[in-house]
Amino acid sequence: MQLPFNHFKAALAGSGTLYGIWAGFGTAYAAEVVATTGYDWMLLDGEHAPNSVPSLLAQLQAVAPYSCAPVVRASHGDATLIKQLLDVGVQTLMVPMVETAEQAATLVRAMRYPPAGIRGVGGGLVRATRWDAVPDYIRTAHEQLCLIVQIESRQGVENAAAIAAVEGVDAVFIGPADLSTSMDHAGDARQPDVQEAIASTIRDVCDQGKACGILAPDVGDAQRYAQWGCRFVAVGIDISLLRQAALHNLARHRGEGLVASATASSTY
Ligand SMILES: O=C(O)C(=O)C[C@H](O)[C@@H](O)CO
Repeated sequence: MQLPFNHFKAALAGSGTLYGIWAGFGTAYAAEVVATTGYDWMLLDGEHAPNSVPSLLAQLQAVAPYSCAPVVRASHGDATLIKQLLDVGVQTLMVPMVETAEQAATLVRAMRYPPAGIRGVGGGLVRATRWDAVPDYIRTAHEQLCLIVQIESRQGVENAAAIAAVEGVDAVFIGPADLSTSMDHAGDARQPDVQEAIASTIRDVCDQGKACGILAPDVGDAQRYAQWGCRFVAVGIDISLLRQAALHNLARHRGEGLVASATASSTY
């Protein structure tokens, strides 16, 4: 069989906004529900959601029949963890808190086999090769792998151009909650200096010919970031959407207005 084609990686080179949704339940069943709703991509969160390599594998299998492209966020940039995630079939990998070009280059090497990198060979043992059904996997795997590094600190913003310029970095994703917190604004990304940091990062990434993405559940924020050049925008978080829908439903049946604090969040 053919190496699975990475539609998300290919779409990054196109035009228009790719709308994504954050999947935080950590179960295959919830991920499959989300995958049926028409978003272009979904983020399976291994950093803040209760996930493990086996739970991410189950979610990849559950969403495989649908057109919603899975992006898996690792908890951190450890080479052994990256090897395990690639082996279970992750093709688009996001790594949080990348602050230097050197860190980004190390991540690229973790995703490539020698001599270009340090990835170990899983061969017929792993789903990535479809248990050896994919011919020449070792030589061709990198063509369908996509690396997204997250910029979400002052240092990352300062080094955005150098990080995006690294060969093998396909895209940069801005984390507004962590970035604003690192700038002493505790999750409030609308502060003017955070907005300037976001704008400059998008500019620097686009100038390197790489795609930029961001999390922006608010419609106005999402539209502004898309106008500034973001190609892929996560516009919702499944857990928050469920909670908001539950609150609205209860208030509707009780004939009450929503209490502002019931839906407010310091981040999203
Ligand atoms: O810093 C951010 O924003 C992100 O990286 C996304 C958050 O981790 C996400 O969990 C929403 O709060």
